Amino acid sequence: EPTTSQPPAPRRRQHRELSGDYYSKTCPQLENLVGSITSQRFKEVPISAPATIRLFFHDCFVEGCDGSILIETEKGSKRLAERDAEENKELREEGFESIIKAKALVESHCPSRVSCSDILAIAARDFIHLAGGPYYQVKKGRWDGKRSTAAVVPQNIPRSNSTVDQLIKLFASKGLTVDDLVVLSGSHTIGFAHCKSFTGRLYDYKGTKRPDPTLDPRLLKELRMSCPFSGGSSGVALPLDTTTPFVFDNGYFTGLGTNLGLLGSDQALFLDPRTKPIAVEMARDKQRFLKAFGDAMGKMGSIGVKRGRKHGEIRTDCRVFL
Ligand code: HEM
Ligand SMILES: [Ca+2]
Ligand SMILES: [Ca+2]
Repeated sequence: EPTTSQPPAPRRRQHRELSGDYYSKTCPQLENLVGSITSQRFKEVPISAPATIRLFFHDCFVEGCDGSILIETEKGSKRLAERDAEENKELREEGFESIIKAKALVESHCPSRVSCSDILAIAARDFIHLAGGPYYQVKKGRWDGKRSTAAVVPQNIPRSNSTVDQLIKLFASKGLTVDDLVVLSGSHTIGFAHCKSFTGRLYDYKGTKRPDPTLDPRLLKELRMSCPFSGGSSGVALPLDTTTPFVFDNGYFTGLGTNLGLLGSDQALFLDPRTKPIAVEMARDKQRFLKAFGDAMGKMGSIGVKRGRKHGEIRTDCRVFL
């Protein structure tokens, strides 16, 4: 018994801290289980890679990395869940399916132990690595959130015509730096964008009735053929990194250097004095990019994490609250 009047400091676990060995007792084979699904999906449905990486980004930026993006709107309800927000309409089904499959396998071995948000974080890392990107340790211990509301999505997800100023502010509001913004945008080294995400640049840039002058003229011609001013197919999607759309390399950044950025927000990073030096460095040094990317994903993966029953839950079906 302490004899002083001071009570002993409570030995409470660090609350928001994630850890590498979080499931070492409750689900030691977790990463292998998820890994068996991601490697199979990468072989059979390779588009699952960009789909899942983007899914993780859209999860973390709205209510933190808590699996809120995975919730489905209740049948007949007017209160739309996040995934039904306009900003999330182009999130591919293949990403959601990958997480559902991984969760099913994990539940069969470690029932009600592992959060959907941790599975999403691990799967995103796996797909980055499978596509040629870095392998980094994923810290775990996220709990799934208890809210998913479409109405809060717009102010938290960047748009393809956001200015660098807006991007910097949004990322800063998530605790991410200008370096993180540029490095994480390097995710656009794989995957595709639908015409509507960039047609503004092709026909009527900022109300000028002319194309974006910072878009390479040859690429402009090709993009206009695939994405006509009107009457085009809404299903058409074109590579964000025209050089190597399936390989996780620094091709996105070298492309920006020759005006091959597909989205306005991408090319803008190469035009603003605050972001250009970082993009130039990433274009110059692929290894440096891959290392920086792994580190930045760790930061993004710890945005707004929840711990404990007050704010969180461990879902059994990632699509519905407990
Ligand atoms: C910096 C601000 C960002 C903006 C404005 C932005 C915007 C977009 C847009 C408009 C698309 C294409 C959607 C479509 O038309 O189908 C897209 C795709 C994608 N984004 Fe971003 N994004 C940003 C940052 C990020 C970050 C930080 C990540 C991941 C860490 C990411 C990962 C991806 C991936 C992988 C795709 C391809 C998806 C697919 O092919 O299914 N993006 N992004
Ligand atoms: Ca979330
Ligand atoms: Ca690439």
